[in-house]
Amino acid sequence: MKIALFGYGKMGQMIERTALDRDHTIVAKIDIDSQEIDFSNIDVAIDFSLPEAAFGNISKCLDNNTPIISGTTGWLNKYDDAVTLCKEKQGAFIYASNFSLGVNIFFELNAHLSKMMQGLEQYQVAIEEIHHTQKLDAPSGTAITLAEDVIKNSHYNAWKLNQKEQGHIPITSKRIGSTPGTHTVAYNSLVDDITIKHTAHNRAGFAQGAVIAAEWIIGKTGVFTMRDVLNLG
Ligand SMILES: NC(=O)C1=CN([C@@H]2O[C@H](COP(=O)(O)OP(=O)(O)OC[C@H]3O[C@@H](n4cnc5c(N)ncnc54)[C@H](O)[C@@H]3O)[C@@H](O)[C@H]2O)C=CC1
Ligand SMILES: O=C(O)C1=N[C@H](C(=O)O)C[C@H](O)C1
Repeated sequence: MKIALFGYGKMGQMIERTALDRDHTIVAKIDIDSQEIDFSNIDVAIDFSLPEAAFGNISKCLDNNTPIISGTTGWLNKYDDAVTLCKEKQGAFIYASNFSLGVNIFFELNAHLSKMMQGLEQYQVAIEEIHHTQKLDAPSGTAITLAEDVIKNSHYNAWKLNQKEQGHIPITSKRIGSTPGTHTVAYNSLVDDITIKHTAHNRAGFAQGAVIAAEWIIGKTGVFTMRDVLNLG
């Protein structure tokens, strides 16, 4: 598979290593200062860039009939526009706040747990995410996905960053050293706590999931999620 990387930072470089290990070829590394892109030589594009760059990169790929996988977080105010464009162009697009297999299983656990906790109002839910100090966005995309899945199954109707407010799920964001990504969902009551937690040890799981998604999307048309890729139901 001929892959173009949009963003050649920490994730772009990790994805390059993963893709080469799986016998793919990197035909373009597009970063902030890149110029012309030859889309005729690209099978699939993978975007891990910046919040302000992601939508432009995704649009360029869809305009040029190139399937696009995006893991960039912090740009979701434009997600619906990306979906509309993908449908208009009959393209192929996947966004995931987290591509790792472990976190996608954790998402399923979180949704299941939130259904079990429905109506048990003696428990207060709280989400915490910890990442490296270079991370630009807060809360993490993963924490937002976790919160949105709890909201679907509970009396909470929104989330709030680093603040407590009635009816809102508090998300605490911490930036510590080089932490790759740790997410905790806790239900706390006066008598006990129930906690589920995912800890990434490095970035390899994110990169592996993104390359698997790129392999999966070839030949498909539509807007997909990692649930489709991993056949989670
Ligand atoms: N969905 C997932 O599984 C994961 C998502 N991420 C997200 O991926 C994004 C990138 O993360 P990192 O690689 O750690 O960041 P990074 O800062 O190391 O790399 C971002 C790269 O994008 C480049 N860039 C800036 N403008 C660009 C443009 N217009 N087009 C292409 N590239 C451009 C920067 O120069 C930089 O090299 C972040 O939003 C992060 O939250 C990170 C890890 C996993
Ligand atoms: O910026 C990161 O590093 C990560 N970002 C993603 C997010 O915002 O959830 C995924 C992962 O936790 C690492």
